[in-house]
Amino acid sequence: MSQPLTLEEFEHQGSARMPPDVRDYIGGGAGREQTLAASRAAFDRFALRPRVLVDVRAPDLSVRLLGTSLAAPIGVAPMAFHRLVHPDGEQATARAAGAAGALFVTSIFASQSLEDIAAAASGPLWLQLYWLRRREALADLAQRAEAAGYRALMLTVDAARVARRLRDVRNSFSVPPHIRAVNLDAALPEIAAYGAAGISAIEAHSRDQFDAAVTWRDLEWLTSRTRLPLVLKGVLTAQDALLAAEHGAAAVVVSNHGGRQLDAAVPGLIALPEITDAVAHRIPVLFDGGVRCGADAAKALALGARIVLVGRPVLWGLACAGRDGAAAVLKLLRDELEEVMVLSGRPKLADFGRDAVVEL
Ligand SMILES: Cc1cc2nc3c(=O)[nH]c(=O)nc-3n(C[C@H](O)[C@H](O)[C@H](O)COP(=O)(O)O)c2cc1C
Ligand SMILES: CCCCCCC(=O)C(=O)O
Repeated sequence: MSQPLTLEEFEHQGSARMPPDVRDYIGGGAGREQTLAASRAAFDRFALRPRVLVDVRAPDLSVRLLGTSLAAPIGVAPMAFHRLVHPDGEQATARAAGAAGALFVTSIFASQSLEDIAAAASGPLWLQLYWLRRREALADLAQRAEAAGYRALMLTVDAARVARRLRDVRNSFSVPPHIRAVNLDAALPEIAAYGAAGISAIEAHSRDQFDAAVTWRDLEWLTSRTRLPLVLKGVLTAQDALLAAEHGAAAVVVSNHGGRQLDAAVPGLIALPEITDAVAHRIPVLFDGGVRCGADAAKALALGARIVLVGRPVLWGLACAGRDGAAAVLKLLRDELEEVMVLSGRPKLADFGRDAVVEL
């Protein structure tokens, strides 16, 4: 097979290596997948505005985020169970992120221990959490993350439970018993225990184990149990971004969970300007959802994102060639963004303000 030259080519090659139910779990979205499609289409609503006759010999992609330096404004979004697509799992992906100078966010549903991932990683790590009914498990994970050198916690707030994802329902999707959420082994039943014909085991597990009663008031409980900054992922309105800042969040991630949670939710790129207008002067705003090339990343940066996170493409790369495949995906995205900077006469990330895009 030829070396993929676009993230879409990584999708074709990586997906072809997956069992059909895993391909559907990764590629799919919630409900009618309207948000999944609309979030990609939103990038086509904006075009870049290039400047000319600018010295672009030394484009600078480096950025600081919550006290950490990144070589590029790119991170790997938290995703459960990397071992579904490659036996080297999260360790391989974390190595790939380190090689690219990108942030790596470990999912609470990682298939390797957060300590083993940290031992393999060469770049900055954050740990993502869902609010479980057994909340003491969160305090325990926060302590372990601190001890292992993680630099922030990312609480995902768009998932009171996992959405009804029709592909997973049709496939009776479950996680194979040899792939486990090892960081939760002591706290929760295995996901495979919820497997049954005609249901998604991860949806069933989340209905049982996620805490649907959590509100803004509970955040204090979590922040009181850790010294790590708390980032909220899954914010789609200025109102909630303001509440996040008022409740001490160190950053927010504008995200609709890759179209996997509330179907018909607003595309992140459309929500981004109102949120950056409301809070970017107080806390950094991160973005994810549908970033598939350097120009997509540039559009999100222009609309106020400090960095972009990328999800599925990293798993496609991991499926293609383990660590090297995931690293190739991140390098491609970084190199495409650098080319956008050079050819649009904007050699610094600070050059990507609102004037760098026009809405069509
Ligand atoms: C297979 C898969 C697993 C995911 N698992 C998690 C998770 O454990 N926690 C979380 O906050 N988001 C999770 N997400 C959502 C991603 O963090 C991210 O919001 C989304 O994938 C971004 O969209 P993109 O895939 O188009 O880049 C998952 C996404 C995928 C595709
Ligand atoms: C009960 C397991 C839940 C894993 C959810 C991972 C996720 O967020 C996703 O989008 O899939």
